[in-house]
Amino acid sequence: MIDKLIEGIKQTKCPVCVGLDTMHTYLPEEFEADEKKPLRSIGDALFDFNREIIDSINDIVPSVKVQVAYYEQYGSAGMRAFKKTIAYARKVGLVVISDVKRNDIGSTATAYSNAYLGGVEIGGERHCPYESDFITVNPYFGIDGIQPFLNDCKKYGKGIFALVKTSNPSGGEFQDLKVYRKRLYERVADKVDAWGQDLIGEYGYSAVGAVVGATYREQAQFLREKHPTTFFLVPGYGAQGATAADIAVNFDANGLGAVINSSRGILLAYKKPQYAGMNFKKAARAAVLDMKEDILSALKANGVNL
Ligand SMILES: O=C(O)c1cc(=O)[nH]c(=O)n1[C@@H]1O[C@H](COP(=O)(O)O)[C@@H](O)[C@H]1O
Repeated sequence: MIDKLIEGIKQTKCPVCVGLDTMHTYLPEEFEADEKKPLRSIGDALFDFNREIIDSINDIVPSVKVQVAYYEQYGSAGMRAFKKTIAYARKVGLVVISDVKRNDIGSTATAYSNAYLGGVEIGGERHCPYESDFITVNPYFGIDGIQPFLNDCKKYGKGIFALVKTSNPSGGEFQDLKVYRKRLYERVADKVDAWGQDLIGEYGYSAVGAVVGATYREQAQFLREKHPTTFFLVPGYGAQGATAADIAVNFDANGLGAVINSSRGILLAYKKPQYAGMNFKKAARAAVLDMKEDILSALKANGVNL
């Protein structure tokens, strides 16, 4: 799956992942909730909105990231919208990253992996209710909590992104602690690199990637140089304040090695003055194209062409 993501990036020249972190408060007026069945109608609206966003961007980006928390908050109606969204995005050919940040002891991690990557076998048939191409995982349990995901990556050609250096302001509270002369996030990055060594694809990148927040430029640059086979999922551009210059350090000399996520910056583009007069679909597309230009110019400034 890492090869499909890289091929999509090469083909679109757009290393962008559209974050479908859809909230009812983000929806334009035409998606009004039905007072008699509010959660149910919101669930339907989330999917309808996502489908229209997907239709407006699927020819210009390789991937979407769908953060499950936004759907969980609406209970089963939200999870239905989540399931339909990831199925629809995969159907139209996008690489789907389900942002679920899962992990636990090995037996429980296996159940999580079944839900998103591997599936359960019932009556000789495989059922994977939230089948995704990649998921995000938390590496905090160590290898026995990661192994079930690695097994499914191998068996089903899937991928994972493990949290290494997160984008949030207090991410360093634990991640920057020194552990035998290295920062904890550096030690985690070393492990993620090692876990992925037998899952390296055609382009030299592993299906075991790392989440590296765009808001910590120096650390990202260090990680990019140190881990040439680890592909980065980079959140933090736009709404969290990271610029294209901040994210440019996550790429290799060929303009590969990273996919940049933006969620609110794209979903809410229709509310921004620079896209005034556009409906939410046109504004989302325009925001993606602007983001692409921004990234490609920053890469060019570093002498890199995708
Ligand atoms: O794993 C993630 O995707 C993630 C890790 C991280 O360190 N920071 C981070 O913002 N994210 C996710 O990336 C998305 C960022 O959304 P925006 O700030 O709206 O672009 C959200 O879905 C976050 O949950």
